Amino acid sequence: MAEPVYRRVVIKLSGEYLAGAQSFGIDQPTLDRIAGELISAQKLGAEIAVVVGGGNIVRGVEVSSRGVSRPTGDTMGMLATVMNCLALEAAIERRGAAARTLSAFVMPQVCELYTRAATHKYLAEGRIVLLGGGTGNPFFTTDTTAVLRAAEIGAQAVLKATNVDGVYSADPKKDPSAKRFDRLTHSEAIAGGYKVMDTTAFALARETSLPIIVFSIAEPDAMSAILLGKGHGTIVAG
Ligand SMILES: Nc1ncnc2c1ncn2[C@@H]1O[C@H](COP(=O)(O)OP(=O)(O)OP(=O)(O)O)[C@@H](O)[C@H]1O
Ligand SMILES: O=c1ccn([C@@H]2O[C@H](COP(=O)(O)O)[C@@H](O)[C@H]2O)c(=O)[nH]1
Repeated sequence: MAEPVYRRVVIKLSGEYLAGAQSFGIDQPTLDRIAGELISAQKLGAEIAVVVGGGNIVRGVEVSSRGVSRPTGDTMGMLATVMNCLALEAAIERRGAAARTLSAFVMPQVCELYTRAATHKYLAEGRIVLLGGGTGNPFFTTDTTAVLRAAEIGAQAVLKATNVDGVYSADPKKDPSAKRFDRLTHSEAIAGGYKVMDTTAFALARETSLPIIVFSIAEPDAMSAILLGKGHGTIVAG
């Protein structure tokens, strides 16, 4: 059987994508498909931790423009990511695989607190580990969380599963003439100001020498393809 290129990865899953054709919430068929693809990717022999975004429920900046303070809005956003993790955990377990949600916040009635030790333990047990609550701090994003957690747990890459098939010279949803990059350095991604990920995430990845692969989750079995080194995505690496 083909071997995965990366033994341990953090997958950053777009929250917005989980809404499917809706503008809010979780589209069950989309969630179920992603659960199945995560299980298939894990079966290739990779250890998989997932950081789930919250854009399908709450983004701090949007809430704070309506009168809530930014730190409170961001906390709401981080809690939204925990909800997404719980939904994904249930979808994975319904398919007979094992998953475990860990949160950056203490919430013992809901799930265990994120620690590196707990993450190592559950990955070694063959579970898909879902990392909720972002970094636990306002003013950050789940993209930065994905890079941070990847560096903490010794993952070899961050796979950003999103609704575009790579990094472009401009937002391809707004500019149809935008050009797609096959490969960029972290410094080029920062200098270009490409908004597919925030600068903090790219900068931390550069600092920790972590490759980031941006790919479309809409392509069937894209995660497995990327893990096997065959996928269609933009590689951001030093
Ligand atoms: N230069 C660019 N190249 C590619 N995509 C870009 C670029 N600039 C902006 N984008 C946009 O970045 C978005 C990334 O989407 P994604 O949902 O992953 O973002 P997010 O805000 O990190 O996720 P979440 O929904 O979890 O909050 C895409 O929708 C894409 O249209
Ligand atoms: O470390 C973090 C991570 C996230 N947030 C807040 O959560 C929402 C949802 O995350 P996305 O990355 O946009 O999917 C985000 O808008 C922030 O408000 C945070 O504060 N800290």
